[in-house]
Amino acid sequence: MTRGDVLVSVDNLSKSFTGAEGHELRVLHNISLDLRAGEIVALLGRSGSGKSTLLRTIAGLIAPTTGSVRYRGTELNGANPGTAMVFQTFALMPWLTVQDNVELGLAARGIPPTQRRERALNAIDLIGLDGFESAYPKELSGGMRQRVGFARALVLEPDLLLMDEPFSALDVLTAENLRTELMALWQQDNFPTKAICIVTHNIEEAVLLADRVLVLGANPGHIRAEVPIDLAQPRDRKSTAFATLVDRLYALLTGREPGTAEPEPTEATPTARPLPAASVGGLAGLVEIVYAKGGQADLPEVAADLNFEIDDLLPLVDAAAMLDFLHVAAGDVTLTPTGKEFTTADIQRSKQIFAEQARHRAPLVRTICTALASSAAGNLRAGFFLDLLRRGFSAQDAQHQLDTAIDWGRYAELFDYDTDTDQITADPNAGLHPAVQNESVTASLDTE
Ligand SMILES: Nc1ncnc2c1ncn2[C@@H]1O[C@H](COP(=O)(O)OP(=O)(O)OP(=O)(O)O)[C@@H](O)[C@H]1O
Repeated sequence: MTRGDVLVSVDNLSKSFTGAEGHELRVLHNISLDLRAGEIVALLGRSGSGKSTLLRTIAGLIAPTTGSVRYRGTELNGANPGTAMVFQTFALMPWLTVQDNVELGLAARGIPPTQRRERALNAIDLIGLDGFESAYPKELSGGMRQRVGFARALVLEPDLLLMDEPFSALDVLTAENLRTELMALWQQDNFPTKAICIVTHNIEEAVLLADRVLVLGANPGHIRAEVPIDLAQPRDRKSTAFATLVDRLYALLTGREPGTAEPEPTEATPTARPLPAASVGGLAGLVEIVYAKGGQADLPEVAADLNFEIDDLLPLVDAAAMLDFLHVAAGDVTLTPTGKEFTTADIQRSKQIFAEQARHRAPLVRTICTALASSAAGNLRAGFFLDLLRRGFSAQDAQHQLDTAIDWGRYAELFDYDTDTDQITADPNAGLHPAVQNESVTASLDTE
């Protein structure tokens, strides 16, 4: 096998899961890609775009609903024999030493003990764990644990190393150090794998490591774009070429997809336009920063100023765009007149503006307001909305959606939520329901 030969090919792959309410959740749609010897490919996408699911289908841990995954031309029917995985959370066996953790996969493949030992020691040495062979995971720092994660995968000498956000549970310096070491090893002749596929939501990480970045879009996950990263290793984060690629990927992640008819927030359903995972404080902070910068800002620059990863800003940007406080184009954000009024007004007026925008432009907030308005007493059980949301989201995502809507609704003084009674109640001042006065409402309604 030589450089450029196809190791794994994914052909027209789609994947659906059965949601909490028995409904079909479409997670991946019509994915086709090849992974070739000699390359590092990053799968870059926002949370929920199906990156991990795609990686797991490549590993053969999950079967596609339709389409296929081939390894060296043979369609998978179970685990992919040419891959090994490094996990975000290390996934080590706490009761086994470093040496035994690294040997585990070899034992499962029936390799005799002497060979196991020798291969494990080589992998431990390669990844800088020498001297820690008899340590237990709990004795190790996060970075050292992830080294065990790498050694455990590399010892199998897989054609293709799969990595699912391997650095995202580590602190910034440890992550940077481990990335640099990995890249140095990758360039050595004795690196035991032929290709790497890494899942990340971190744009800079993708530009640092990959030869090619596949940008995934969501709902359901699909490949939006492929961006070659034609920079020599080691790469310089401060170079203009690096910044240009970060900007381009950023624009791809935030921009509208050409040819897709994403519904306007004013018309969309809560499942077609999910609420971004942004708190009111976070999105208001971002709007304020853009205002302070004269009403226009380059987001990678804002992220750098704040010492944030750009990706941390994405949900805030999405939320501010959904509420029409900011416009986003090609990685730049511009303050809208509404956004300006929101950020400069006094607190009461700010809340009113937020309420007005959320009520019309945040689909789930709008749905809750409409449902409360048509309820008998201006209150409904939160479980009612959760049931509805579970038709389009997993149980966990449905809960996150509702939590965000409650955060926004509370701030806007549109509705409130009482944990003890599990009731969402129209705010007496919001004018949503005539029955809700400035006194507590006790009646409840079973709408189901
Ligand atoms: N086994 C499962 N059953 C039901 N839904 C699932 C299952 N696995 C994943 N999902 C859903 O599929 C969607 C995509 O999940 P996935 O973890 O692949 O995305 P991701 O892009 O890797 O996101 P993140 O960066 O948050 O891990 C999510 O909405 C998730 O809840």
